[in-house]
Amino acid sequence: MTYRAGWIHFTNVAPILDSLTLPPGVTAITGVPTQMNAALLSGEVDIANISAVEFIRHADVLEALPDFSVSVLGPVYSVNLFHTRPLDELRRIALTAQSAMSVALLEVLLRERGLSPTLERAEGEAEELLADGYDGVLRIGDSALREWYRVVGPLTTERTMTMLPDSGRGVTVTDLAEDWFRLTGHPFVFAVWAYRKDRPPPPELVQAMRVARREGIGHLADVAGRHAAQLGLPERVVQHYLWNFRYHLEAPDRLGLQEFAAKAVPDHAQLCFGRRPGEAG
Ligand SMILES: C=C(O[C@@H]1C=C(C(=O)O)C=C[C@H]1O)C(=O)O
Repeated sequence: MTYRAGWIHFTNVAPILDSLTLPPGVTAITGVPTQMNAALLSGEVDIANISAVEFIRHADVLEALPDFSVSVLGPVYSVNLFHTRPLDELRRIALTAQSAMSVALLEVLLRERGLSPTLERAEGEAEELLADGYDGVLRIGDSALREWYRVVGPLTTERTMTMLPDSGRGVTVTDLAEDWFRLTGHPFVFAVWAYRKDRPPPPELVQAMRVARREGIGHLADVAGRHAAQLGLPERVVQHYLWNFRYHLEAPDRLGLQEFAAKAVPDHAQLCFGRRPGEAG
């Protein structure tokens, strides 16, 4: 019987997916986070890298691979609130329908500040929506990375990624993962590789993913070079963007995920992770 995978195809998973050879009998589709969340929950696919909040919400039917994540400690560069007035003066924020995780994170961060602006779904470029009457726009993924760089760039010989300002062109960019780090001191887990408890992945697939990740992380400059051209961004930007991710769901990431679950989904069930390789059980 075929085993079906669903991959979010953003550049941040390129170090895992670019070199992945699917074992015989495994097929894959791709899409944006909300599409993969829905595909996994409906049973259209058996495993997917999904918004971590959906894993928390559906921990009764889902389990996560124990050693795969898309996490960061500090800024992520691609989950951004673009805004034209200070955060505590925002009245109307445009959300993207592509994302579940960043919307849940934004809600937590606004609640922690005692803020309650109107949140509406609207697609399009951040700067266009800001010109259209929104005073805040939440964007994720490759286009958010590109827009961030357009606002705060360019890099120069003296100015590296961490030295870039947080505003430009009349727009301020609040990086939600950095805001989370300031609030909690924890990493933020955007995605986990979740599967339906009744459809665990064949071991050959998980092994192939580990091999592909080792290959990708070991050749990050090549991965960055390929994707920089597609994204229309300098290679340095993409390389820094990629090496900044934590792909192994380690103890600090799990702590961050638990902290987020407590704040965002207070009545969540206990999170269920598969066994690490070599772990008894
Ligand atoms: C950091 C990102 O992570 C992604 C963001 C997600 C979301 O917002 O729901 C889901 C999966 C992640 O891979 C990004 O794409 O910018």
